[in-house]
Amino acid sequence: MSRYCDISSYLVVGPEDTHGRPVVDIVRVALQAGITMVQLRAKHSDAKAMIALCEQIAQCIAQEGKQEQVKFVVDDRLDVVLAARDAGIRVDGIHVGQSDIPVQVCRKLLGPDAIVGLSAHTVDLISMITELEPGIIDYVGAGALHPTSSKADAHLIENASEDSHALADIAALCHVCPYPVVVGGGVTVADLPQLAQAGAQGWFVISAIAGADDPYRAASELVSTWREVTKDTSTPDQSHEVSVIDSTNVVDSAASTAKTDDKDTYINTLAQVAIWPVGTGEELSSHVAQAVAIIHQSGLPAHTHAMSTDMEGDFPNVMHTIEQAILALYHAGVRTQASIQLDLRAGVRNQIHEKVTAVERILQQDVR
Ligand SMILES: Cc1ncc(COP(=O)(O)OP(=O)(O)O)c(N)n1
Ligand SMILES: Cc1nc(C(=O)O)sc1CCOP(=O)(O)O
Ligand SMILES: [Mg+2]
Repeated sequence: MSRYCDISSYLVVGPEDTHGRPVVDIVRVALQAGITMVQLRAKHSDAKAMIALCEQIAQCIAQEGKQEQVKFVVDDRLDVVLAARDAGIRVDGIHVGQSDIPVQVCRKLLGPDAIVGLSAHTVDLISMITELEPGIIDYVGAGALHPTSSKADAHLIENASEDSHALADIAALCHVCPYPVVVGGGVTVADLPQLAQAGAQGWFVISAIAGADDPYRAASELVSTWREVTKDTSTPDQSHEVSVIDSTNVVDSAASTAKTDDKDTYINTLAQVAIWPVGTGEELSSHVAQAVAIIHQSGLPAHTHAMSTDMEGDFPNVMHTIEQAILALYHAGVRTQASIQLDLRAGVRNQIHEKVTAVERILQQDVR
């Protein structure tokens, strides 16, 4: 089982959020719509009821054939996670806040393969998180972006009284945070383009899906919008300046040569990257997959081969993505090694395809 979790489209749900509909029905349609992570957050349920809900949700994820892609965690309740696991129910981990059970205890009791998420809503808290020993947490949940009725004690992100300030704070938070950040709190489809630009790795919602009249449709719209806004948006660079890669430049080199507006700043970089763990045994693929997933989520064109992954884009975006991919493994608590080869070349694009095509053309001529 890989420790990697896809936090890009994250449903948080409990019995109090569904307007009387069974939690598992909401989870099922959300999975069918493409959500990538599920959290059971049942503030008013007792342990026994929560364990029963865990069983239904875990079964539903398996029935939908998503056990390998979609991680399932429980909010707050380490006792419930432990009891559910003891009963053979697949719960992948826990999400806790700053005043909940310490993340070190969660990691210790749940083991190295579990997912542990931690909440933070200010840059100060992120600085604290940066001090955490590597391998304790997997992601950071940040909020609230907007006022929300789903969490009585939600703190707005600093400066969140004005949307533009809140987004600047999220960008700062994502910038300093060594872990992927998922943002929630009153999030709707309208927020997704700015969240992607701010560098969030994903969104989490309760009411936008669990409270919707048509949860399948609501989840589909959120999932497809996020895919759309992250498809053409490069991974933000370290300063979080907005930097958009036009998808026509990626697939059509003839068209891209005509594009001159970014010619002074764009540095085409083709990278060959291999990232691997040391001292984890003979089978490396589940660890390697954690790093490769980050590269593929970046939105940059990338191809994975048996020994390495090729990728291409503007220099800062390529380097930022490589850094995040390496840190994904390092923060999972393993010694990490990497080999990186770079080709920075002015005046070209789409070398990831063009270099291969050029060789293939010559080979075909030789055959004739
Ligand atoms: C993904 C995600 N992010 C943040 C939270 C909030 O957790 P917490 O601060 O512990 O608050 P409660 O949810 O327990 O009220 C979350 N649950 N999930
Ligand atoms: C569970 C949770 N945590 C938050 C935080 O700010 O950490 S906001 C929140 C509630 C999110 O629900 P909705 O999408 O209905 O606003
Ligand atoms: Mg909590």
